[in-house]
Amino acid sequence: MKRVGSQPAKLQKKYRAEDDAKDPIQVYCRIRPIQSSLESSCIKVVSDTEIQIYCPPDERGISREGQFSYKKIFTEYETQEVVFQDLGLPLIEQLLTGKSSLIFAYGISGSGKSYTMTGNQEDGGIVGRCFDVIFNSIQNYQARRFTFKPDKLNGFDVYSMEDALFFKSEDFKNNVKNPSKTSKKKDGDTDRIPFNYKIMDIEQDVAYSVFISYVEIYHNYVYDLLEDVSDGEIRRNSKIIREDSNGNMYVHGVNEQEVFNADEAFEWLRKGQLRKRTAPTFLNMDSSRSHTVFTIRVVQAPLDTDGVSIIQDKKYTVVSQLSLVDLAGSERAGKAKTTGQRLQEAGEINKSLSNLKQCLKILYENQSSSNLRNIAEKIPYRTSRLTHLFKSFFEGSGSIRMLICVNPISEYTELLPVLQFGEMSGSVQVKRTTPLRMDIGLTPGRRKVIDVQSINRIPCVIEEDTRVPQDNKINYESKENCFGSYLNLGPPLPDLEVDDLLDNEKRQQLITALDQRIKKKEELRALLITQSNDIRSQIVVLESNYAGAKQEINSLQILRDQDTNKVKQYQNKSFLLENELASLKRKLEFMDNENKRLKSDLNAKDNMLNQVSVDKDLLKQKYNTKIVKKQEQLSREFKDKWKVQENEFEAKLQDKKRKLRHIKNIVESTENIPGHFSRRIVKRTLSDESLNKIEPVVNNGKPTDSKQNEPSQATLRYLRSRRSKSCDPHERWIEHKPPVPIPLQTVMQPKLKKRKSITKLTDAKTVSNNGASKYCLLTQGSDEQGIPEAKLYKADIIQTMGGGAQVVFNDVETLKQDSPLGGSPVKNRIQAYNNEVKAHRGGPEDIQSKCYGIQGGYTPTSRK
Ligand SMILES: Nc1ncnc2c1ncn2[C@@H]1O[C@H](COP(=O)(O)OP(=O)(O)OP(=O)(O)O)[C@@H](O)[C@H]1O
Repeated sequence: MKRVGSQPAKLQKKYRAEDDAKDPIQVYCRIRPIQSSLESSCIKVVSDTEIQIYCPPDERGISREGQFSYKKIFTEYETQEVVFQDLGLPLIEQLLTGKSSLIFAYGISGSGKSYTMTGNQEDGGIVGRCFDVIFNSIQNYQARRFTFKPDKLNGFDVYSMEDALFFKSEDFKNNVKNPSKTSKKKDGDTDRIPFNYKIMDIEQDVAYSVFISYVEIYHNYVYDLLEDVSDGEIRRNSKIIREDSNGNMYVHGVNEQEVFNADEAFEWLRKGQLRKRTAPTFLNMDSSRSHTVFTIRVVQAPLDTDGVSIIQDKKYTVVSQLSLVDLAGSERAGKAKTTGQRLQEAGEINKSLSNLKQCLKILYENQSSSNLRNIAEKIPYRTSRLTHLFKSFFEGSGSIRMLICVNPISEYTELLPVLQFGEMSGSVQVKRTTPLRMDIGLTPGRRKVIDVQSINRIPCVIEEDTRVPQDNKINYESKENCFGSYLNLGPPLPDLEVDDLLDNEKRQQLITALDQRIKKKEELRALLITQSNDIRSQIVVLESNYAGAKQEINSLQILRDQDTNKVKQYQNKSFLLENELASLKRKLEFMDNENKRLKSDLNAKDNMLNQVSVDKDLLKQKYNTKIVKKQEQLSREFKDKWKVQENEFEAKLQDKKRKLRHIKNIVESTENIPGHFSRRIVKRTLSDESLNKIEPVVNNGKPTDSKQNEPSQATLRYLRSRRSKSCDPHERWIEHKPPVPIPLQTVMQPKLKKRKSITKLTDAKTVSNNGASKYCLLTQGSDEQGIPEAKLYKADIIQTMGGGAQVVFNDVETLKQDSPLGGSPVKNRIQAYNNEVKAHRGGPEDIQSKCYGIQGGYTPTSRK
C-alpha cells in the first residue's frame, strides 16, 4: 500500500535528517476596504506582489514612502473565497496528504485578521471553508466515530469496531444525561452558506477522522475554548505547553473534539468564539484581546487487506495538523484609547508580538549569509507561550504561511513596522517536510473493490447519523439493508433433512425451487447483461457528454479567467487612479494654501512698499527745503566773498596803476638822462593805455628824425633782460640805457658743480654706476601766457640691493622770466626783433619796433 503522510516518529526523524531542503515562509498581504469615502488610503498596489505606502508631506514638505513585496497582495476587492483559494486550499491538500501547516494573521488592531480567519455567518473565513473542503473531500472515507481517541500525549490510539461502538453508546448516554453540553442551534442563528469544493485526488485506502481544538493565549496563559464546562461557568484553568515524543509542541490536556461534518465543526467554532475574549476599543468594536489558535488534526489509518477494517497498529497512524492563528492586533494605547484592563491586555499583546518578531528576526539572522561566524544565536521561543507553541513549526515540522492584514487608513508610521516585519519574515527559511509515501505491501484500490462489489459495505466507514438526538429521543431508524431483492433468487429452499432426499415429493419441491432459481438466475444474468449494456451505452454517452462538457467548462473557465483578470486589472487601475486622484487633491489643497499664503505675503509687501515710498517722499521734501536753504546761504556767502575779493582786486589794481604811474614818471624823466648813458632798455607793451602810448624820443626839446635819433630814444625797457650771447660780436650797437642801471638777475639754468650732462637716458647704468646721488631733469616750455619757462625736476638716486637704482623725485623748480608789468618779455623781444628786421629792410618805421630792434631777439637757451 502506498501511503502519504507524516510518518511515525523514528521514521520521520530519519527522513528529516536526510532532507535539508528549505522553503521560505510564504507571506501574503490583505488590504482591508476603506469604509468611508472621506478616508483616504496611504497604500498603493503596484503589482500582484508589490505595494507602496506613502506619507503625505509634513510641515517641512518632506514626504516618505516605502515599497514592499510579498508572495501575493489581496486588494480590497478580493473576496473571502479568493483569499481562501490562494491561502487555505493548498494547505488542506497538504493536510489530507499528512503534512502539517500553520497560518497566522498579523496586523494592527482592526485590520481584518479575525474577518479573514473566521469571517461571519454569511461570508465565512478561512476556518469555516477549511471544514467544508475537508468534509467534502473525505466524506466517503471517514472512519467510524471513536475509532481514534487522543492518547493525551499528542498522539492517537486506534480502536476496534466493537470498542468504537461501545464508546459511542457511552457518549450517547452522556449526551442524553447532559443535554446542555451538546451544541444546539440557537434561534436566530442563520444557516451558513457552505463552500462547495472538494479535493478529488486523495488517498482512498485509508480511513480519516477529524479532530479540532481551539485555544486562546491571554496574558501569556493558554486557555481551552472548547473546555467541557457549562456555559454559565466562568473560569477555566490555564493549560501548559508540552513537547511530544516527536518534538512537536502541544497544549497538554486540551479538549480535542472529533467532528464528523462541517456543520458540527462550525458549531464548535461558534462555541469557542463566544468564549474568546473580545472587547470594544476605539480601533475595533470587537477587538480580540487574546491570540486564538484553531487546530484541525486529521488522523489517518490504512485499511486492511480486505479493505474492510482499519489496521489497528498505532505506528501506521498518520497525524497531520493545520493551525489557524488569529493574532491579537498590535495597538498603540493612544490610538486605541485604552485604559485600565484593556491597556494591560494591550501591553501583553504587544509583548508577545514583539517576541514573535524577535524570534523570526534571530532565525533570519542565523540563516543569513552575513552570519559569518556561523554561531547560531539562541532563539527565545520560551519567552512567550505564543512562540513556544509554534516552536516546532519554526524548526521545520510543517510549512508556514503568514497573512499581513493592513488597514489602508492607518498611519504611515504604524504600517511601516508591520510591513517591514512581513517582508523580513518572507526571507526566513523553514525545513521542508515532504509527504512521505510508505509502501506497507498491500494492494492499492482495496476500498474500490469492495465498493464495486457492493457487498457488505465497509463497516468501519459507514456513517451513522451523528447528529445530536433531537429532543433527546433516539432515532432507531437504521440504514436500510441496501442489498434488497437482488440477492433473492426465488422462493426459499424447502427445509430438508438428509432423509428427505429420499422423499420424492420433497425432492420434487427442491428441484422445482432450484429450477426456479436457475431460471431466475438466467433472467437475472440476462437482465444484468442488458443492464450492463444499457449502463455501458449510457456511460459512453455520459463520457462523451462529459468530455464535451469538460471542454466547454475549460473554454468557459478560460473566458472566465480572462474576464476575471480584466476585472482585476480594471479594479487595480481604478484603485490606482483613485489613489492618484486623492494625492492630486491633496496636492491641489496644498497648492491652494500656498497660493493664499503667497497672496497675503504679496499684499503685506505691497503695503510695506507704499509705506516706504511715502517715507521717501517726505524725506525728499525735507531734503529739498534743506538744499534750497543751503543754496541761499551759499549764494549769500559767495556774494560776500565776491565783494571782498572784488574790493581786494580793486585795491590791487589801484596799487598797480599807482606803480605804473610812477614808472611812467620815471620814463618821462629819461629825457633828462645824458646821451652817453647807453643802456639796454626793453620796451614793454602795456595793457594800460597810458603805458601803451609810445612817446617819441625828445632831443633837447625838439622832435628828431626817428632814424637819426635812434640810440637816444626814450623807450620802455625791460630791466631784467639779458644780452644774448648769440649776437654777432662784430655788430656794433647803440646802447640806450636808462639813467639808473637795472640789475639783471634772471637765471634760466641751474648751476651744478659736479655734473655730467646727457641728452638721452637709454641705459639704467648711466644713473646707477656713476656714483651720482642726485638727478635733475630739465624741461623747457612755455606757460599759459606763452612765457618761456624752464622746469627742473629734482630727485634722489637710491641704490637698490639688486645692483640697480631707484630715482625718487622730490622737488620741482620752475625758472621763469617774469615782468612786473605782466606779459612775456621774451616773446615781446622776439616780436621786436622781427619788427627791427623789417625796419632795416625799409618797411614802415615805427618807434616801438625800432626799440625792439635794438634789443634783438633773445631766446633763452635751455640747459639739460
Ligand atoms: N476585507 C474586509 N471586508 C469587509 N469588512 C472587513 C474586511 N476586513 C475587516 N473588515 C471589518 O473590519 C472590522 C474589523 O475587523 P477585524 O475584527 O477582523 O479586525 P482585527 O484585525 O481582527 O482586529 P483586532 O486585532 O482588534 O481583533 C470588522 O467589522 C470587519 O467586519
